[in-house]
Amino acid sequence: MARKTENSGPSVSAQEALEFHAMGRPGKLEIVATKPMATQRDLSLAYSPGVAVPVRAIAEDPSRAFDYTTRGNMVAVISNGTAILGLGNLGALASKPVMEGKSVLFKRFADVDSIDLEVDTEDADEFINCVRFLGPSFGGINLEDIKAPECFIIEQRLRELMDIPVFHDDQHGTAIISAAGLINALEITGRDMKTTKMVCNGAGAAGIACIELMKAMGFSPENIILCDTKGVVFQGRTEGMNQWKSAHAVKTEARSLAEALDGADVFLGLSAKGALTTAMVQSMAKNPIIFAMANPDPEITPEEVAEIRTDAIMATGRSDYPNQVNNVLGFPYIFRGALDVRATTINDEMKIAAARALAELARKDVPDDVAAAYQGNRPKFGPNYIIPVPFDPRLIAAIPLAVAKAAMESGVARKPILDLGRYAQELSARRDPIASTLQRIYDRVRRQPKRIVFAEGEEEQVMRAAVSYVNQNLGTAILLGRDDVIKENAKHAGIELNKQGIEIINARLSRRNGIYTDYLYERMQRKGFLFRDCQRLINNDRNHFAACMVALGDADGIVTGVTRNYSTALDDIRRVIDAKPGHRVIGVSIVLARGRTVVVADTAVHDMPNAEQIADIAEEAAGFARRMGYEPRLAMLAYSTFGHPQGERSERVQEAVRILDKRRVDFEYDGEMAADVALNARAMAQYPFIRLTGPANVLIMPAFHSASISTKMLQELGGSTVIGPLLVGLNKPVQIVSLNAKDSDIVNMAAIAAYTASN
Ligand SMILES: NC(=O)C1=CN([C@@H]2O[C@H](COP(=O)(O)OP(=O)(O)OC[C@H]3O[C@@H](n4cnc5c(N)ncnc54)[C@H](OP(=O)(O)O)[C@@H]3O)[C@@H](O)[C@H]2O)C=CC1
Ligand SMILES: CC(=O)C(=O)O
Ligand SMILES: [Mg+2]
Repeated sequence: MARKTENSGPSVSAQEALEFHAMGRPGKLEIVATKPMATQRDLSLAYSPGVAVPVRAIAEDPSRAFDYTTRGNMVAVISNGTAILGLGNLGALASKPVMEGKSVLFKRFADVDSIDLEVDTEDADEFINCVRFLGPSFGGINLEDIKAPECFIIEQRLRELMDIPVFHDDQHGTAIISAAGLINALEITGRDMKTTKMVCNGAGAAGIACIELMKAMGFSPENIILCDTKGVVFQGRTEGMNQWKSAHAVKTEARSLAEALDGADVFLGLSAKGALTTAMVQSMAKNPIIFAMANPDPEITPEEVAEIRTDAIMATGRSDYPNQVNNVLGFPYIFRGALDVRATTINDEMKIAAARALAELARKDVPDDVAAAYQGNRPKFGPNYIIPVPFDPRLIAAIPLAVAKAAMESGVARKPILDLGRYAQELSARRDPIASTLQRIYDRVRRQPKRIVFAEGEEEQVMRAAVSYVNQNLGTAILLGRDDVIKENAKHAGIELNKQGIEIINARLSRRNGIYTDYLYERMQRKGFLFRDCQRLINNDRNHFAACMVALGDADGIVTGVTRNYSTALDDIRRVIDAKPGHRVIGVSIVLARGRTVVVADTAVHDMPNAEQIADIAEEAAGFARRMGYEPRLAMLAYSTFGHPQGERSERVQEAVRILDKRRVDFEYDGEMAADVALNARAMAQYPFIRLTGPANVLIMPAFHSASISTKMLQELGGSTVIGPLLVGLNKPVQIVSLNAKDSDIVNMAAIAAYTASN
């Protein structure tokens, strides 16, 4: 039986959740222009007079809106906040964090652009009237967290009024995902749908839609008992009823959830925290299937079930337990498929196709490149793995494909896809490389947790990073600093440090102080350092102390940098830690921009490398790219391309290429070339002799200044995410962050240090 601690991902504190939402620009999304808006000409094209041309074209032929506007890839997430998760009716405004969340999940998982709209009314007619006129803006409408029974009226009416898919996620998204999980749970426990006895607790949006889909798939209506706050929905009941509940009322003697569950095979929980008791679980049939899907807290926890039964298949709606049955597995991909064929609606055929595709995916072996999404524990189809996790990168190809096909076969596709093989490839290309790079690093570290020294332990952002490191199960965090100062600072900032996995070490008071001083003195005595100089450095300088900890095996890696300049911190570390034998220490940055990941070097160490050094940097960077899972295509950059224009800097790069030729390295490289040639296939085509098989993914800069300037400009002006500079080539894992690093940057660097500790 799975518990939260094993195979589980991060849990978060209330404080972390608030800080996450508040940091930087408040909220979770922003609008970014996809066309240049720089010049008078841009303005004339984007706005008046140029914009009149697509206006007229769309007026003549409305389908052209898909060619000239965002409509075809834009979904609105709309709520009135009357049933926010399982938190109840907290109003339109309070629902905004959830709706923004759904919008960013659309983008993250399926590259669908999305905007949240909170409509401040509980009146169904007012809500319908507000939404019905928004059709021209969107390719689809995702209704969210609207309570029953109004949600049924709202969705049905909007489906009639609008010619784009209108999909109430809590109804159909939930139904599709629970159907997928249930198909597999029934298979594992050897049950037949027709004879399986199910109790669904919660007769709202999600509960009603789930049992409707289950019946459509083959469950016998008389075997499904629906319950709500008043108990069993039986034939003849009058209290708290509505037409949607009545449609599922059954003849039964059972009146309470406890009575209904006696001997039942399946519990579907779409109600509220704690609604299912252990006594009820005890009374269920052998190998019970328990989907406790209320959010954020389930009807019963897996731990509670595990205490009394070992034969249950257990699922929740949360990401920190195995078997997450949550509509996040559905809505991004279902809309992706629907938008790609310009479906007029999302019909039952598309929903069932999505459920089947999801169920099938869980039965397939998990390939290597997918295992990382499962936190290193390659899952095998069975009680603890009945459904893929949201981070499974196969979902983006499998689910939209099934949905698009079903839409075409059922006649609701306005723009059928002719080449489905090619479509599957296009879908895979939408995967977000940013997330997968970091994901892979984090997952690997969770499998092999490491002790990381956070050298500047008295700083607030460092303490926060240490807590986050531990909370994410990445290992032990050692904070260097004065115990009383750290505790005082933590108290002041409201950070809870009193938890397993966080150690505080005061260098001056450490039992290892003498050993580290001897170690440093032995290395520095012929470089002008007296013993007392070394003693002072160990006592007072945390980088020296931290480096000794790692050098002598008392910790696995270091993060530092928020209180010192990069080069000062690096000098401190280099007094204690050497380069790996046969390696050169360099800095690499990972630039993640517009769906591409590019490694840039040397962004930290060599000021004006000579040809030999440039060749070394290329080898180190290529090795790094491989360790990160990329097959290097390396470009040696200059301001010139293959000899034009001539210049001393370019000659050095040409010479570096010749050195690599002589070394017979085992990766693709070429140069010298300008950045646009390296990155743009069309520009590259001007040079048919080029030895790269595609645009470069590793860029070797001719000098530190160009590396540093270009990566910083990309970050500030180009909207790219830049991770690094990361130190590569040191004998022990050390990462130096920038002076203005945020806690999230520090955790990333700590994870990278931990990752390289096991490489
Ligand atoms: N995992 C997932 O993907 C999803 C989970 N959910 C979860 O399902 C739950 C319901 O959401 P939704 O259907 O949208 O909300 P609704 O407001 O539409 O419906 C809530 C239903 O739950 C019933 N209910 C509430 N508390 C209890 C209780 N203690 N015992 C029995 N029944 C109870 C209500 O009964 P009554 O009719 O008598 O008021 C009502 O029928 C939430 O917790 C939500 O987080 C929802 C969607 C997706
Ligand atoms: C997951 C979701 O949509 C809900 O709990 O409401
Ligand atoms: Mg919801």
